[in-house]
Amino acid sequence: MSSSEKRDCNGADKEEPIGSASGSATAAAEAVAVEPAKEDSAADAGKSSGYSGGNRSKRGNSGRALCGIDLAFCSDQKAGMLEAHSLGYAFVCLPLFHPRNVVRTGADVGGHADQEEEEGQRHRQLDQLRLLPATRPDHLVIDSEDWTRFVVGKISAWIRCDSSWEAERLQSLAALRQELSWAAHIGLVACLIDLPDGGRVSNLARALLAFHRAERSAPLMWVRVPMAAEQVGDDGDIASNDPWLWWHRLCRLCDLILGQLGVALEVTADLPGPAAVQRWLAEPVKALVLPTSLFLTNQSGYPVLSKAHQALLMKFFRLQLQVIITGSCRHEKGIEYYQQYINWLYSRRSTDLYSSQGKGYEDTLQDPLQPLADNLHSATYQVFEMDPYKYRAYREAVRQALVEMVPDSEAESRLVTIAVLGAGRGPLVQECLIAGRQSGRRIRVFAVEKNGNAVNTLLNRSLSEWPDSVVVLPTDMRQLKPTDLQADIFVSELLGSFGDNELSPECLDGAMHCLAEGGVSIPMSYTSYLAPMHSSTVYKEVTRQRDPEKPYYTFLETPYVVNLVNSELLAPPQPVFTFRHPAESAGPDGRPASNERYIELTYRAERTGVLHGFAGYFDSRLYGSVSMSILPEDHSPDLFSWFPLVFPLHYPVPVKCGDAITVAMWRVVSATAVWYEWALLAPVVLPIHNAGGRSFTINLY
Ligand SMILES: C[S@@+](CC[C@H](N)C(=O)[O-])C[C@H]1O[C@@H](n2cnc3c(N)ncnc32)[C@H](O)[C@@H]1O
Repeated sequence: MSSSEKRDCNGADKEEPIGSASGSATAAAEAVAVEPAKEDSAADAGKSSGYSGGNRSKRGNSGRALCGIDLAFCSDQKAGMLEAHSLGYAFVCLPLFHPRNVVRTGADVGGHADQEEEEGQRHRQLDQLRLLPATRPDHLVIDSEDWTRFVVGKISAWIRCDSSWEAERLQSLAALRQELSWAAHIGLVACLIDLPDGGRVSNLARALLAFHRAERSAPLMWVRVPMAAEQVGDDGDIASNDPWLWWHRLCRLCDLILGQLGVALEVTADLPGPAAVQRWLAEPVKALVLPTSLFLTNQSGYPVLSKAHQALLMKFFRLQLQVIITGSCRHEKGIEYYQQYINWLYSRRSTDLYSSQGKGYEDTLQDPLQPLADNLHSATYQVFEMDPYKYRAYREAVRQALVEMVPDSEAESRLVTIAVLGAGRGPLVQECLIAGRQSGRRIRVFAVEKNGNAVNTLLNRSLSEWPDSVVVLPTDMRQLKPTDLQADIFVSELLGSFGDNELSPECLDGAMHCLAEGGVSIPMSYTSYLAPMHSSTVYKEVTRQRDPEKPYYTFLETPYVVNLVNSELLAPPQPVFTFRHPAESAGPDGRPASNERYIELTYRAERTGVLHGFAGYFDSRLYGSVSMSILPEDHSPDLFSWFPLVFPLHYPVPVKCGDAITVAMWRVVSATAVWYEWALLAPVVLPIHNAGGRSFTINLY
């Protein structure tokens, strides 16, 4: 059963990108792609590259673009904003408060003065400042709509909420409150704030929590973090000089307002190793900050990035983020060419069918459908009928089964009975008929379906398209009598993102008495897989599912279908439960003794990160050489019907590279429902999730 059609998203209220006039984040991201001036490759940035500049993205081009600019020194902010916009920048980053409000720090005041004297000086300075307006006069001429749509506010860089100097700490906290309050007052959507080096963030975290508690329309905080500090190794080891760790600490302390925090990741000249980059790809990176000093100059004099930086940007373009150009213009062609280059790069990112079908659903949570208990809608059928791989695979599987089952010599004399179990609106029926023709075998098809509305479509099609070759049986396959049919081949697609989670085993077992001796099932088998997953974004989305009407744990132990983008696996997936049809240890009625399962899996973390849950996948052997897989390393090309199924954890668990991660998983079956229970056993023990099916069950009726 497909999952990409499960469009009743829980996380539908996604943030709009700054600078997008309207429409979804995805639409805005699409809108930034502008045609390159020339089609050559920009791969070799130092030589004459394909990118030659000159393709300015128009202002008013849907008002949506990817790139903003940090206006650090700007005497007239309104004029600066208008000019940036006319040069194609979608938004600007402006300081919120006047530079004269900068409080001199201990180091500025003079390393030799004693502490008391320095504090006295700073107090006197601050007393004087209190008499002046805190904000700039040019703020008065920017109207509310422009603030909201085009401006990211910059919190003063001098603020050090966790300074060890008490006076500086107190003044910083007061100033931060004042600046945030001003940002909310003028209606900013987001503010940029520097994350202090070294990860001393407890007072900053507390101030942010207090502000968000008091302010109903608090802006989002884009926390500016360097991608790497010196000495961060490729193994991603947690060390005090690791900016990711500083960010992670802030997240833990601010757990209650996680949805308000995003990363503005400053790209450094020296890039960290792949593991450290991958770890950032699992964080909610809202913006990449690109200093102009990173740009090289191509032969035509235009700014370009090195190959390594281009490759990095391509990875991050998968996330719905924006780019901020910062620093003075270093290319005489003009500041607009940084933006044009970024847009040009963006237009060259590769997209496949899976990502284009999943657009708009990246990292949003969807409730898994229950096609056994619920009747699917026509639109739902329509979406999964568009999957090119799935139906081709089924057709080939049926063809191979027919050829193996009936020797050429019996092709004319033998009639093969195929039962399509859960026929929906009939696409698998159609594929069976084509497979029959392709194989040169004679077939008749029974289409079994319990959804009365889908049955209508089947009946119509059997009259108009399939006269004489298809019999429609409008019933639950578990209600079939042995006299209704004896099939040589069962064909079904009752699979969920975790293989058996749409109760294919229970449905097929219930119909086994209608499979003739020696008959085969397509699929023959399916296996679920689990992998430990780091995704701050998915965790943030899970916390947003909290429902005051339900127990506090419900949303934390419900599996969600997720198009995983902003995430990384901490170790490769391992097989969980396998089901075969017919079952190996079946009784005389064709049913196995039990469909309950239990397994304990141990992984070795291949990188340092945070464990937020487990990503579930499946693969299936349809018949012979034909299979389907949604495993990341083995994904069937263009198979877009299923997104992974995420099993969250009650708490995020920090994991170090090399740690053992052990999870226990149960599949439990009662008279009325099936459910999963899971528990983390290492590196820490967490409670059994969904014990007794208290939060989530898959209903048998
Ligand atoms: C994922 S859909 C697949 C539909 C169709 N075979 C296709 O590939 O487009 C699963 C179908 O099985 C039907 N179904 C699920 N459980 C069933 C049962 N126990 N008996 C009959 N039909 C069932 C559902 O109503 C749904 O139409």
